[in-house]
Amino acid sequence: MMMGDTFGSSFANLFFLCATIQQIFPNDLKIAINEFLISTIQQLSFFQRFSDRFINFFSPYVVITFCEYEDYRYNHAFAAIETYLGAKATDKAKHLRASQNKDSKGLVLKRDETRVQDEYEGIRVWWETETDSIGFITLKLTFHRRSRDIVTNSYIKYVVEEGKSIEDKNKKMKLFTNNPSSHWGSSKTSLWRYIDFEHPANFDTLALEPKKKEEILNDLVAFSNGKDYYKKIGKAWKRGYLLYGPPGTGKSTMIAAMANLLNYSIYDLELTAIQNNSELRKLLTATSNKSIIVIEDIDCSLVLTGNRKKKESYWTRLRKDGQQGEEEEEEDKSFVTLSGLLNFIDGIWSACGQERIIVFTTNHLAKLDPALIRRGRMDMNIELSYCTFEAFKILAKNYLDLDSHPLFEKIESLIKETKIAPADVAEKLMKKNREIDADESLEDLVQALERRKMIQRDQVDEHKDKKSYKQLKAFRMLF
Ligand SMILES: Nc1ncnc2c1ncn2[C@@H]1O[C@H](COP(=O)(O)OP(=O)(O)OP(=O)(O)O)[C@@H](O)[C@H]1O
Repeated sequence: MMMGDTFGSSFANLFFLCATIQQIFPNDLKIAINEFLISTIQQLSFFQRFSDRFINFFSPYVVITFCEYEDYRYNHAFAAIETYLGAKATDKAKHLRASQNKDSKGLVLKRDETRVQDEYEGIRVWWETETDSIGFITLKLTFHRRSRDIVTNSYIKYVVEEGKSIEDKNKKMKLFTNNPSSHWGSSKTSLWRYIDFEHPANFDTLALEPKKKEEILNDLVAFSNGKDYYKKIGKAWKRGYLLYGPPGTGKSTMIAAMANLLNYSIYDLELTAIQNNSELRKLLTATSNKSIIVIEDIDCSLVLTGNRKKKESYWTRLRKDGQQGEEEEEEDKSFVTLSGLLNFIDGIWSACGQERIIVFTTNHLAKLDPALIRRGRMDMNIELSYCTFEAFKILAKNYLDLDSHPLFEKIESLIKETKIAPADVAEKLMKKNREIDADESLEDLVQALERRKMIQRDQVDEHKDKKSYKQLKAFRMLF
């Protein structure tokens, strides 16, 4: 957004005075005086307001702002500039943040200050970072109007390109989690916080029937290569997967494998940390391209089962009719509803972004609102079920490096008759360490399967007994 010569920032005061100082003092002294003036003037808010108006008129400085979001769309120039300022301008910044990544030997230095000065082809510019009351960030670029051509024609382009190339070089997947909306107002708290995503899961180690695995893999790859296709058919470039199955069957592991396959970041959306649909919308539009948005255990995530108006009772409708409008608005805003979520999946918000995958997980498919699992809404419903022999063989290969073993036959027949999650099988095989050998791990698994088989048989018998007792009781009541 170009603001031209209208210039409302506190920087205006500084630059006006600086213009004179530039001519007189040597470099280091000039910078020190500049910084002193910035902090002094910013503290004098009355003076600042007054002088801003006055100097707006005469100021020789121009400000360009780059907002994190423009019309609810993520501004990709913003990300590139932030990267440039964070990494490239560290040689000019005085406050730096140091960290070390797991795989890197050296320290990573990042700028840790809200103002930074930069130079380009002999001109000097200033960047300032501002965070508004709801956590959105704006970057302000200030420069003398005589540098206008260089800044607008080549400096900004240079910064964005540099930023993008740094991003490409450092591209690391990230795992985002949303900050509670009650914290969004405080300074420096943005909507999402993140850590680097480092998870070893991949489709090779995922214990799943090969045919199903291949189908999912092909679907993901086709999606990620589908830019032109989605454009041609006029649909938003997004795909929805519903992963369902009992605990420990690999739903989270599959999401990690998807992220690793496509090199996408993960946004773990915690619905209990937000209050209403409008906050949900802000969060979703703040996600970046090439990302997987995950809502785990959607059945327990909030008021997601049908708060839609057509399902309201007669008495609720009657009460609302008597309180025209207001209450209806109030209710929509008061919590995250299924319709709020569906709006995003189907509607205009989804078209704001590109290349996004949405994954819902649940342990209880039957508890979900049919509207959510209807075909066309989720592109693929994937069942992750108890361990099959095929899946076991993948785990045995991963954990024990075994392709075959005399106990495999026994395990095959036990697995067919028993319900055991891959997580429980993995746990038995993991026991192997340098001292315990593979035979012992497999024996352990056989015993666990036999115990389960007995327990599950007893449960079936008990269920049958209850059923026949009920039938007998009903029969007696008839006669
Ligand atoms: N299909 C699988 N393939 C490989 N490993 C698996 C599989 N399922 C489970 N595991 C192992 O079990 C652990 C737990 O699995 P995971 O968290 O993915 O299950 P989940 O279905 O997401 O469980 P929940 O429903 O409780 O969240 C994983 O860390 C992984 O080691």
